[in-house]
Amino acid sequence: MESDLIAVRGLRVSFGSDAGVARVLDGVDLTIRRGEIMGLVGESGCGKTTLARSILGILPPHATRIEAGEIRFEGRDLLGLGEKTLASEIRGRAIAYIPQDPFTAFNPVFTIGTQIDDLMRFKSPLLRGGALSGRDRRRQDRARVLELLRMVQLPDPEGVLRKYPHEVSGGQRQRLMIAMALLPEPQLVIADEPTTALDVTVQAQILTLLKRLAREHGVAVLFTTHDLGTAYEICDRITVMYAGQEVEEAPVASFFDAPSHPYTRKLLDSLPSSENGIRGIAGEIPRLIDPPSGCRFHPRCERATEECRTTRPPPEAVAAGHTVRCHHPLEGGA
Ligand SMILES: Nc1ncnc2c1ncn2[C@@H]1O[C@H](COP(=O)(O)OP(=O)(O)OP(=O)(O)O)[C@@H](O)[C@H]1O
Repeated sequence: MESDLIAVRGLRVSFGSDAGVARVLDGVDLTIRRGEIMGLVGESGCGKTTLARSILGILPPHATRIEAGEIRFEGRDLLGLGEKTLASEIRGRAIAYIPQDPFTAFNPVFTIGTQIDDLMRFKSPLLRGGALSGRDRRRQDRARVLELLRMVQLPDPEGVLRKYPHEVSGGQRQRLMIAMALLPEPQLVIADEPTTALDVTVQAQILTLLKRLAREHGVAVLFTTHDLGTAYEICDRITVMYAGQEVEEAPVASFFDAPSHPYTRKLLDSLPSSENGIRGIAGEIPRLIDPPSGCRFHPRCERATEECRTTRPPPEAVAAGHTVRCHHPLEGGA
């Protein structure tokens, strides 16, 4: 579709280990439109980070196999691009990354200013025109850096540039990461659980900021989280993954009001509430070395039939922009 920025289709990724081969992504589809915030939710180990890393082209090379599929970004299949093109044109430029723990993303022995200068030396949008001298480019970039540090509400931006990463707080480091992600003017930012390392009040501030800046800059965001409350706050649409397969994709309102997949329903029911307390989902997350056939959720699903055991359901549209992979979808969320 015209407005699709990225379309992942049929992606299969496996990791080899002494215990066997784990198919960690098993035919995953994901579509992100220009300028939208897409939440990727699911329990720990369902493959969110692996999908994010596949898009960025930073899967661990050892023992990883991309077995099938494509990742179309603005029409180009990223899986067909060489490392040189990915490094110079895509990663950190057209697609930026905000990691879970911003501390490990900084080099402790250089000031923040030096590290931002390095980033701009390679990824500045001004390099694309190529007409500016090095000095003019640096001067204009410095002005843009200070403007973005102000936008992410860092006090004393000039002072921050002189500091070392350990001299600023965790929340400030994550604000810096947001600024650094936006500086190259990307079309897509991948934010992988960007606030898990922060306390709750700072988390809320950072997420509000990320949403506002993404909107202002017209940037799409792939936001991975296991926290549905957070997804509700900031996402336009949500894709749910279960054990390496996507099972449902919906605009945020239909996701919460009328989930179609029994797993989504159970995820929503497992949110703590004063009536229900904390309810888990019965059964166990499958081992990916030896996953269930057909729909991987079938062993935990009361609606499962023989068809679910043998055949993975194709994506079915249940409403505008809302698709589900289930042979026996819920109607009206129940
Ligand atoms: N380098 C690796 N080698 C082998 N297995 C891996 C590797 N990285 C991840 N896995 C396995 O792949 C599966 C998916 O992991 P992934 O980190 O993508 O899940 P996730 O949904 O992001 O989880 P979390 O929310 O805990 O970060 C897990 O079973 C994990 O153990």
